[in-house]
Amino acid sequence: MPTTAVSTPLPSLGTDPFSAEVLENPLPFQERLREAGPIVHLSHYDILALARYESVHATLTDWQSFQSGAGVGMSNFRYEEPWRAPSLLLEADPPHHDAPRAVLSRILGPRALRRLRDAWFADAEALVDQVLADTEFDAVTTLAEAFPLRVFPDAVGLPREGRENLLPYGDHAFNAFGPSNELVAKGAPRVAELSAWVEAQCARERLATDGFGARIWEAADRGDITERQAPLIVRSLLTAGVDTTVHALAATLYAFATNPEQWRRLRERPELARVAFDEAVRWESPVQVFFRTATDDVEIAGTTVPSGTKILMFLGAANRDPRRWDAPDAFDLSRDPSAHVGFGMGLHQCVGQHVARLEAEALLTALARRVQHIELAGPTRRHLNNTLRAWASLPVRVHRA
Ligand code: HEM
Ligand SMILES: CCOc1cccc(C(=O)O)c1
Repeated sequence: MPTTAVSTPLPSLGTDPFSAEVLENPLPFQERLREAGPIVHLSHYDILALARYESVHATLTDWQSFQSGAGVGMSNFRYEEPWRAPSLLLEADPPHHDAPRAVLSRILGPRALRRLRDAWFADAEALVDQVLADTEFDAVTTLAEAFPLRVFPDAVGLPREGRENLLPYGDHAFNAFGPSNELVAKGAPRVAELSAWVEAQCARERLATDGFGARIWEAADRGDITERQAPLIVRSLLTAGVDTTVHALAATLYAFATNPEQWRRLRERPELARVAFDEAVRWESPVQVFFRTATDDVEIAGTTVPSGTKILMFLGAANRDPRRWDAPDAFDLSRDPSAHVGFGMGLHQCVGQHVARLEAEALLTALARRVQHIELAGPTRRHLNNTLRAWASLPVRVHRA
């Protein structure tokens, strides 16, 4: 395991970025990290960290120098066994990455999603009408969790039973990208059972014939991917496709509940729903971090980094870098958030981003039509995760239009 001996002495911070204190409120640490330099040594784990937009963007878009094939978590697959078979997309580099990515890009692309639009908009209206029977409710459980869990498993083609396993499985998968800390230990007792359920859902006979899962198996029939790859690619949808959108929707609702003037803008111009979602993904960055591994001895910001070094990219810190964003801490629908790295950037940029945007557009459009005002109605509670920025509870009060 290479220590991160680098050519020139780097600024170093001793903070544990995966401590409960930092996970509860990462902003002060991220500010210190950006100010310390373009690349910083984190002595707690002996890894290198990038928090400025320029460094994160450069690393995300240079897949040759900064590989995903050794894992995109702290665990280095060059020396350690992965806890599960590596993802054929997230934890793969070209050429192995190419075919699985091409298959999912087509299945999850904007054109393929058009056939889901009307059904998701109708379902969002039905859910919102049901929730608005009350004027006070928890926006996490009733909306941010409920809506993705109503539409996404059906879109994949999952059977009805067992869907309650999706959130805890994804939560563990995202914890597992971090160090083996208390959050990972907390999830460990259920990993075998949850993994067995998820893997069983990836079998062709489990999947409805008209969902994303069936499309993946049809790609194997055509020889675009192999029969062995198909279930692992279905697993990617189940791992990455639920917790991410749940916490991104929660972040969006929190942003509007604490910025009433932005809610007024959305009500005046409901077509801003998609921009609002991307601005919320920039502002809160539900996926906060990912790692890369130096493919060979590589250079970052004038520093030579030895092959095999783990590099931690703080996507959330980059999305609030004042070197890149005016008033970065403001949730502001008038800005163009499209260059944010909340979905990553480059070769591995989120292949499910269009699915997430369609879910958000459906839910926000339904709410904007019916809710004149939304505000917090009590103490909020965070859900801590090594990778995800998440809310456990968002009590809100609404005034119907
Ligand atoms: C707001 C919701 C979401 C966020 C914030 C998010 C974030 C991300 C990020 C940051 C990456 C890049 C990882 C890297 O560079 O190593 C990524 C990749 C990926 N995402 Fe998403 N994601 C979201 C929703 C989804 C959904 C709904 C799906 C599936 C339907 C999905 C499937 C994937 C997959 C399979 C990859 C790996 C792509 C590749 O390596 O080529 N994500 N996502
Ligand atoms: C949201 C980042 O994307 C992910 C996360 C976890 C697993 C996978 C996968 O491909 O299995 C993808």
